[in-house]
Amino acid sequence: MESFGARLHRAMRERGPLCVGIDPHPGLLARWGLPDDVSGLERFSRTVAEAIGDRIAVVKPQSAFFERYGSRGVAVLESTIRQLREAGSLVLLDVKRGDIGSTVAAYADAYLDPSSPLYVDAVTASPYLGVGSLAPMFDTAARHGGGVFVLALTSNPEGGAVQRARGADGRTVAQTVIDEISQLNADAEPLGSIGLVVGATVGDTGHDLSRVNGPLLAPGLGAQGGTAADLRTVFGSALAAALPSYSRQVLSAGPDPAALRAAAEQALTDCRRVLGPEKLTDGSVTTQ
Ligand SMILES: O=c1ccn([C@@H]2O[C@H](COP(=O)(O)O)[C@@H](O)[C@H]2O)c(=O)[nH]1
Repeated sequence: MESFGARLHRAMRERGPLCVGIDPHPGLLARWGLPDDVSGLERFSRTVAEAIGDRIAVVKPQSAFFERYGSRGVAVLESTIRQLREAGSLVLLDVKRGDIGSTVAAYADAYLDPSSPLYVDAVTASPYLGVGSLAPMFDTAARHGGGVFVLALTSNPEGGAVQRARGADGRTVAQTVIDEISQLNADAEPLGSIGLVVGATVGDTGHDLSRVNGPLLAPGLGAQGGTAADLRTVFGSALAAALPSYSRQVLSAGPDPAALRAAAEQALTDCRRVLGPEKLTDGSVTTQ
């Protein structure tokens, strides 16, 4: 099966380098005139999927906002995932899983095995039980053409205390994660399937992202204060691998589907201005 890295590379070329999150916050439901219950969740998610699923490279449902309604919320997540995949976008489930390896294997079955009702193209994962503990996820992803985005430098201000702490060899925790993932992607072409999460808000941290050879998901744009211009500072020479991600900034344009599409297109235009048309690692030029 074609690797996630190859599928993502193509999607970014065809649809542009953008990820839009589906985060049905209670405040957004209210703003859209929807109730804070499963029917509101369903309307919200279906509206976003119908508006942008056929044009955005990656759509990222935030699992927490579905889980807060229990099993019926998870059922809405399942149908949203199906709808997005049918519309042609890659689905990245933001679920930040991590545990001892034998349990990570079960998470891998839940999200990265095509026979699961929650099967998605890629998930986010937490490396704080050790990058090696995520090996079952990497293996399942490789078997089925899936991807994993591992937290490295998160967009929230609290993240630095853990992620920038230094180990005995002088490297930060984040750099250790970056280096281990770089090894996993070493020979992948055109792009590795194991990505990293590096927030658009972190500034110039001095971390070396030059050998990752995988996608760099950049949340924190818009509602958290990050701007497209910040991507240049954060990613430096690794800018070509950035996958900018917006949730609330785009979602707050709803519920009108045309307004949602316009907000997503504006976000893409802003990012392209910084990333440039020659965004892709093989030197090919984006078409949109
Ligand atoms: O470092 C991280 C990792 C994940 N996120 C998630 O992305 C979205 C951001 O939403 P906005 O509305 O664009 O702020 C949300 O689901 C977070 O859980 C992140 O923000 N930072």
